[in-house]
Amino acid sequence: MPKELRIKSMSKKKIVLSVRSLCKDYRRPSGNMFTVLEGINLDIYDGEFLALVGLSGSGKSTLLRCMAGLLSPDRGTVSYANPSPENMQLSAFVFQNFALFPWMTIRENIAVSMPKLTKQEQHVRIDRIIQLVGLKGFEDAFPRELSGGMRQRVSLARAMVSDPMIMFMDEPFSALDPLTSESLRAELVRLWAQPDRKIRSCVLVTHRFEEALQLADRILILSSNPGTIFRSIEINLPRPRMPNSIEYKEIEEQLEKAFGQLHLDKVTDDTEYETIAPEIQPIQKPTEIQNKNKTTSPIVDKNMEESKLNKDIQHTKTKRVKPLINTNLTLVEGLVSRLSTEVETTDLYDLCEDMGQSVDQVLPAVAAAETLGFIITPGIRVVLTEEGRKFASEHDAEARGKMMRYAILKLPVVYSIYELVKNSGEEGLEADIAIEQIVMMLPFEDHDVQFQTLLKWCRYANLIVYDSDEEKLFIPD
Ligand SMILES: Nc1ncnc2c1ncn2[C@@H]1O[C@H](COP(=O)(O)OP(=O)(O)OP(=O)(O)O)[C@@H](O)[C@H]1O
Repeated sequence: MPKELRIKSMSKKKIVLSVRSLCKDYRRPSGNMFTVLEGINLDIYDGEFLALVGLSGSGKSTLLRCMAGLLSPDRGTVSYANPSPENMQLSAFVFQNFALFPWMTIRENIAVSMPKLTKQEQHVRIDRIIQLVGLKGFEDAFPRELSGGMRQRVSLARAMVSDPMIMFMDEPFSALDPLTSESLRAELVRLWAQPDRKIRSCVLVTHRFEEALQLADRILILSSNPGTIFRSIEINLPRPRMPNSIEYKEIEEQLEKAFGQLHLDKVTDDTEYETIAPEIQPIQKPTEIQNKNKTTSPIVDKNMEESKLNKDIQHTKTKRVKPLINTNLTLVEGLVSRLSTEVETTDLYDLCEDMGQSVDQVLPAVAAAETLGFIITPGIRVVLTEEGRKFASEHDAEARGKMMRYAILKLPVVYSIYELVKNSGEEGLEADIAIEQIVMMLPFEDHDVQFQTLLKWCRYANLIVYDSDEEKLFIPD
């Protein structure tokens, strides 16, 4: 919904928290600063349940912590409305890992949030909240004596008992098994619907769509690098919500579409990544390599279209470095084969339907196929490139393997590490050096995920092998 309409429809509601032009910077392990959140403007309304979703690393938790006052923004402001009644606590926070004090009983853990009340007042409130979250009989137990679900109930009780104006929750159910998480979510829906509820508003960070769809009045989607508000979706459905209803499905589709766009933008938007491709050396002739190194590379053989690879890699120097997408290459192969059977171009949603999988499952394979140059994604269409078509129609396993190796080696981050491994000869390349190279080339990415994906892809293509005992990378025999 356009921003103006949203403001109009909510304009009669009281604002309890305003965020204006909020920016937050962090320092990377490489020492460079980067902006994680930029120009965030948002209002939270009285009585509203807001969900924040976005790709991993988009800055959801950082924004939540800035709003809750646990972190200070580097620029911009977070302001709370005057509480009413005056002595109302402004906020409370529910953490993903429960964050209970192990040496305190459940009663003592909950009492921590009400330091200003007398023991008698604390007792009354604790009894009420313990009853409400279904922990009666466990008042004097210690956290270690409770299951994960029960510990999170204590954590919820501790946040709710002080009747804060706003409750912030950071992935509160993600450490629980699916069944417990679902039942606790249903419990929260029930608690939220209580007519005498004191907590005015709630902000939830989640990466699970159904959590946002079940709980929120409004979902804000954050884009990444830097995190900005990408889209706002309102949900005017009564609770509990019926996942099979047409209205629910429509909103779910809006959310999936927005998320799909976000994923595709992340892969196709070159402006997101810094140009830091290293000086890439021209690939050497096989004879030179054999003379210099005892190790022979599986990729540099006389069948390789050496000059083409050289040209392609040189070409990438002018482009921005893209991250590797953490997915299995068998899925990418399956996707490309599937697309080659399409007579006309297909869009992402038809593709998911065809494959009987959700957007969440298919997107990483789409993003990886695009990174490898097998497809392009104009808008939400998924179209095979010439390379992709050739790959799909190649039935000889060896030739297909060679094409996959070629596509992977064309990626600057893989190529530069491959060169380092090759030059390290029989000694092998220390994992730390490869990770340093990743941090330098992809400072915005989680370097561990990038390293693991690089190993997975290179093993698949028989480009590099990893000895986990020695923590070294080698060119396979
Ligand atoms: N204290 C910190 N110092 C440096 N970088 C940080 C710090 N905290 C978070 N980051 C980085 O900032 C980015 C945003 O982190 P944040 O945890 O806010 O994202 P998120 O959207 O909540 O991610 P996820 O869904 O994976 O939990 C990530 O790249 C993260 O590595």
